[in-house]
Amino acid sequence: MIQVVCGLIVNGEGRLLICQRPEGKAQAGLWEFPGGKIDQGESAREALRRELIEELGCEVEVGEALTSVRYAYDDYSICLIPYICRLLDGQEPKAIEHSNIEWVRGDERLVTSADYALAPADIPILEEWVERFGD
Ligand SMILES: Nc1nc2c([nH]c(=O)n2[C@@H]2O[C@H](COP(=O)(O)OP(=O)(O)OP(=O)(O)O)[C@@H](O)[C@H]2O)c(=O)[nH]1
Repeated sequence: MIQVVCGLIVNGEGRLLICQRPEGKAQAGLWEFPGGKIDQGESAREALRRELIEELGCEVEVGEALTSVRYAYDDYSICLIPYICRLLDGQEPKAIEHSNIEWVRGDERLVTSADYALAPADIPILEEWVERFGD
């Protein structure tokens, strides 16, 4: 079971950042919450701060954890651990490792959106977000 962290980064207007996985990676073309695998000896929160600097070039404050999701892809399984994050002042995410990044409304329409097909493991996380914070 691969441990993966992801960040639900919220901007001042309450929008969520979603990122499109690039060609050549697993689940290419699907949208996800930015993050990645936890390295040995790292805490989940440390891993998330590191991944967000690598992928988006920005610093965040890592806040509350949402419910982790276990998901079995064809050839491996992940445990995806989500955290709500806030950008530190002056930080602007850049698509360093993704093919696109977008600020979107975190609502029920996003769950089934044809424009932003989400990685399947992310759907329960978005559902929890919508239930608790959705507008
Ligand atoms: N980062 C991230 N990965 C996710 C999400 N949902 C999801 O199923 N995954 C899966 O988790 C796995 C690990 O993610 P990753 O490829 O971003 O990890 P990484 O940056 O450490 O990758 P690397 O091994 O290429 O360095 C992938 O199979 C990816 O498809 C998500 O919301 N965020």
